[in-house]
Amino acid sequence: QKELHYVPGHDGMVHLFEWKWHDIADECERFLGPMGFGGVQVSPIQENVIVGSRPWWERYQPISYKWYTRSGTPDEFREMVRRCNNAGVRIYVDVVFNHMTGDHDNAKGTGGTTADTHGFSYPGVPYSQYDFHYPPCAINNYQDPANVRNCELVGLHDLDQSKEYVREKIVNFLNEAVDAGVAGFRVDAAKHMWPEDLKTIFSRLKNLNPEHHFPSDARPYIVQEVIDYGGEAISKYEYNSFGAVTEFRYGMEISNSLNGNNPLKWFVNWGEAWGLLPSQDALVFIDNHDTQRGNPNILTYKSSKLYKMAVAFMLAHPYGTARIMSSFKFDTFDANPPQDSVGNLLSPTINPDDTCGNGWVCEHRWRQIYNMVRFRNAANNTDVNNWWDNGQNQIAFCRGNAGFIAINGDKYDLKQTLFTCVEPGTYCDVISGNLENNKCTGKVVTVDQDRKAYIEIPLNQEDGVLAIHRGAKV
Ligand SMILES: O=C(NCCCOc1c(-c2ccc(O)c(O)c2)oc2cc(O)cc(O)c2c1=O)[C@@H]1CCCN1C(=O)/C=C/c1ccc(O)c(O)c1
Ligand SMILES: [Ca+2]
Repeated sequence: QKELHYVPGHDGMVHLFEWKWHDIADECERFLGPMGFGGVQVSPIQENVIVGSRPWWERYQPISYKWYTRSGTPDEFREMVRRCNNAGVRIYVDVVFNHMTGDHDNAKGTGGTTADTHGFSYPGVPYSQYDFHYPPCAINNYQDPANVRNCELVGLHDLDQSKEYVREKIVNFLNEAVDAGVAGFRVDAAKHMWPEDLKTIFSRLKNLNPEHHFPSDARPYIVQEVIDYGGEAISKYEYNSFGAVTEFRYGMEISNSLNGNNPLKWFVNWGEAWGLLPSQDALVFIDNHDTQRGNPNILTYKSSKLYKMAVAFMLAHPYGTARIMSSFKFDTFDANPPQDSVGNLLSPTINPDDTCGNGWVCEHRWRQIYNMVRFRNAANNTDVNNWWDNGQNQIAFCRGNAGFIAINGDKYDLKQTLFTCVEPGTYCDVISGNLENNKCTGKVVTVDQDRKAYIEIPLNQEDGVLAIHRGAKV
C-alpha cells in the first residue's frame, strides 16, 4: 500500500531541509501541528563524511548508519519523533543507501567515525570492498540501465543491494527508525538501485510502531526519488508498484507554465492525462533541495510571486501527495546551510510576523502557503469541479462545495463574476489575509444566493491568487 498515515485533519508534507531535530520538534508543536500540516521530511539521519566547506551535499555521502549528524544525536532524533507524532505531525526520513562516500583522504564522519574510502572500507557499518560494485565504473550513460544502477554516481562508492549482507544492514537501519516511530522514508537515488532489490528490502520493513498512534498493521510510506523527466532508459513506472515515486515533471510543467511558456488553461485535465504517475503513487512538489539550486527553469522562493502561485495551485489541486520545500538562503550551488564559525548549524529565529530569520526562508510559514495547507485540509476528499478559464492564463476551479480558487497568470487584471460552489455567505480570501476574531484581515468575498461572487485579481496586486474555503467563512 502507499497510503500515508497522516492524522485526520492533517495534510501536506514540508521538507525542513537541514533543520536540527530539536528545532523541528519545536516547529511541530508551535506551528505545523496547529496549522494542520501532515508531516515533515527531515534531512538524512545517518552519519555523513565531513567535506571541507560543508556543502549541503555532504549529507548525501554516508560514512555509517549511526544517527549522528549536524542535526543532532539519536536521543534528540527520538525526542523529535515523539513530540511531532504527539502534535499530529508525521516524520519521514531521507535515507541514503545507494552509496557511501566518494574518495576522501583521512575521511571522518559527523559522529567521529573514520573510513578508508580509497579502500572501500567503512568500519562504522562495517562494509568492505565485497559489499560494493567493485572494481568501480562511472555512471556515464543514462541510456544503459545497468550502468546507472551498477556504477558510481560522481565517484560515490556504489553498494551492491543484491547481496544479503548489504540488504541486512540497510533493513536494520530502516527498522530502527520504524521502531523510533517514523512514518516512512524518502529513498535517495532510487533510480540508481534495481527495483527488485528495493522491493525485497521494503518487504522486510516492520509495520509502523503502534505506540506512536498509527493504525495496527500500518505500513511505512515509501517515496522513491526517481529523477525521470522522460527521455532516459529508466522509467518511474519501474518503481511505483511497491512504493510512491517522486513526480519530477509536476514542478517542471507548472514552472514552465507560470514562466509564460504554456497557458494555464491547459491544466483543466492536470494529472495522469499529462503522463504523470497515478495520483496515489505520486509525491509532488514545485522545487526540491537539488532542483532549486541546479535548475534555472524551476520556480523557487527567489521568484516569490510566481512561486506562491505555483504552490497555491499544487495545494489546491487534489492530484498526488504534496510536499512543500522549506529552504535556507543560498547564492551558489554548493552553499552550506546557516552555520556558526565552528560548523554548528544555526537554529531558525522566528520574527514577530512569524517569518524566519538567521538565513532560513521558511516558505511553509508564508501566509499564502500555510493558508493553502488549511485549504487542502478543508477540501479533502473532494474533486476538481466547475473549472473556468479565459482561454489563456486566468483559471478558477472548485473543490466540491468546500473551496474555490482563482489564479491570474495573465498580464492584465482578472475581473469576473464566477460560480464559486461554496455556500452563500461572506468569506475571507486566505491569500491576502486571515480570518481573525471573526473578521477578515485581507480581502472579503461575498458569495450570493446563486453561489456566485465578484472575483478580482489585479495584475499589480501582491499575489496572483484568490482562495476561499468553508473554514474561512465569517
Ligand atoms: O555536480 C554534482 N553532481 C554531479 C551530477 C550528478 O548529480 C547527483 C545526483 C543526480 C542528479 C541528477 C540525476 O538525474 C540523477 O539520477 C542523480 O544524485 C545524487 C544523489 C546523492 O545522494 C548524492 C550525490 O552527490 C548526487 C549527485 O551528485 C554536484 C557535486 C557533488 C554533488 N552534486 C550534486 O549535484 C548533488 C546532487 C544531489 C544530491 C542529493 C540528491 O538527493 C539529489 O537528488 C541530487
Ligand atoms: Ca547503485
